[in-house]
Amino acid sequence: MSQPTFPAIRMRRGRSAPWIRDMLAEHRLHPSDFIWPLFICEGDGCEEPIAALPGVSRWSVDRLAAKAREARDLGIPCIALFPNTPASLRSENAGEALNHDNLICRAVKAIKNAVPEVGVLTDVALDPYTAHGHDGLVDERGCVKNDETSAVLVEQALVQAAAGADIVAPSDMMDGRVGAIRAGLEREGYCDVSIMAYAAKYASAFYGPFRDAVGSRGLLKGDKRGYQMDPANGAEALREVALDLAEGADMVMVKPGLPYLDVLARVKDAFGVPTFAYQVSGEYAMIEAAAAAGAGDRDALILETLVAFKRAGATGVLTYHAPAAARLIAG
Ligand SMILES: NCC(=O)CCC(=O)O
Ligand SMILES: [Mg+2]
Repeated sequence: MSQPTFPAIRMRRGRSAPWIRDMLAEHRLHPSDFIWPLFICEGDGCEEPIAALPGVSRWSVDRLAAKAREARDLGIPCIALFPNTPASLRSENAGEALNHDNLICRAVKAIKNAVPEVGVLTDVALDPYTAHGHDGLVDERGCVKNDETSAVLVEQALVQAAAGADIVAPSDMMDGRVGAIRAGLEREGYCDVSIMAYAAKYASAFYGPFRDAVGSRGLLKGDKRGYQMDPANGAEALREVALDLAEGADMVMVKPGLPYLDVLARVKDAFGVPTFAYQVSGEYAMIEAAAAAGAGDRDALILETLVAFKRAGATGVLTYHAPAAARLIAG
């Protein structure tokens, strides 16, 4: 069958006025698309601006409830918590990760107490607690031990679930940890706690500002290429996702975001499960730097990058721009 073509078809008709552009839009951003990552610090009444992430701060536990209320009022359904553990509490074996009274547990309790209707996602990985900055326990050669780490991650997830976390999100990239965590949660009666698996997490150069934010940049010995994915690989991400789903992940994530939209689209097409993207700290910093340099309009850059995730198939996006984007959407 011959396709109708010009002049019967003029694509520009659909772009000719705001109302028709609106009407024909295939994707639309909504505040419920966002998960807002928040950094936590020790102290009382503290806000610590993070130089590498202009506009983002660490907040002490007593000030977090206000941030959760802000999320709720903006229509953001869920916040993700990342602790900056004091250096004195970081160790080889990351024991502080299992302390029921550690920074993240106190933060979860404070938020669930004050604003129970906002979802709380906690990060399961050892890098905020290790003296060497790796996501797991290391052997004498500095290599992260898979099965030993996984056993600790199960305990860490249980500690977070006991504090009231709604979603535990293993970001460590150990093999088999999703199944182990799911089994632990079931065994201990946390059958309603969800798992969002950082299924395809790449060894990326875009995480720099995050490591400043959680205080692990100066600590990291070597790099994370022995467990995080090679940026050259796409098909491998599908295997990673298949494994995490088979082990019981409720939702999966691709990380970083924009440089991996192809991976996101392939994952969503192949599995059709709730699929999240993490627009990481380096991406946030790039947008802010571009706007500060006059290279682009900040608001437009924020909204264009976020709708690109939706177009690629994302169910939602973890983004430090969540409150700014929610405000822009609200107009
Ligand atoms: N596990 C969470 C992260 O590693 C975030 C990285 C970033 O925002 O750069
Ligand atoms: Mg995996």
